[in-house]
Amino acid sequence: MSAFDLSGLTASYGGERVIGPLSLSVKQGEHIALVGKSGAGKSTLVRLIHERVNRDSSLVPQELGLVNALPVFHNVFMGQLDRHSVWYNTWTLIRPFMSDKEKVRELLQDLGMSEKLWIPTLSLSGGQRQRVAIARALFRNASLLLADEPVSALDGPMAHLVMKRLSDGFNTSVIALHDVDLALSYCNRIVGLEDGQIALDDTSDRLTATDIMSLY
Ligand SMILES: Nc1ncnc2c1ncn2[C@@H]1O[C@H](COP(=O)(O)OP(=O)(O)OP(=O)(O)O)[C@@H](O)[C@H]1O
Repeated sequence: MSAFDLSGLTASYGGERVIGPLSLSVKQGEHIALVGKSGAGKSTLVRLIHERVNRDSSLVPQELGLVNALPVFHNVFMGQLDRHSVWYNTWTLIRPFMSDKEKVRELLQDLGMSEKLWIPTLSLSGGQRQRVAIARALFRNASLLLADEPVSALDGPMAHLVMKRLSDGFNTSVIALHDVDLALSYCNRIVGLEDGQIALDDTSDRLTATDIMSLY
């Protein structure tokens, strides 16, 4: 069964084509690493996929999209804003419900930062901010994860912990990753982009780091 099946994907900036036209069919259970050198089109492709599947996905954009003045709790809660009434969301801004607080605290604990629950995201480090965006995606609890370099600001052990949590937490994922070892360890399919076209598409168990490095 397909998680999504997209064709005719294209993107241009200032009249210059940077993606496609290309097609991408993703089956449930596939965890895809999007790889390729800087400028190959990975972020643009993640954005295009999100535009097409939108509400059915959890998104971790490269720029994170956090509201700096709000505490970590509220930034994570935003993952479910469209699932609740205006009344529920407004009340949560003032006095969050115990069940939501517990769920968010548990997610943050998994990501090694439960003590930051009520800290404004403005005062967090880059790696902590990245984990808030990841917690927001996990809290959304969609079956499909779309993520753009979600562990780029994390140290080695934390990057592994987060990649494991993401592969356990989502049935299907498409993750732009520049770390080839993480791609091979946590994703079961590798899609390589070159100048906005798919130049490599195979299962991880049939690829080595050297095969992937040929794209760079
Ligand atoms: N806002 C923009 N305006 C003009 N050109 C853009 C814009 N965003 C991206 N591009 C161009 O589109 C192409 C693909 O960019 P994209 O960010 O998708 O690549 P990427 O593979 O994600 O790169 P990186 O690994 O550096 O994040 C590049 O040539 C880039 O210069």
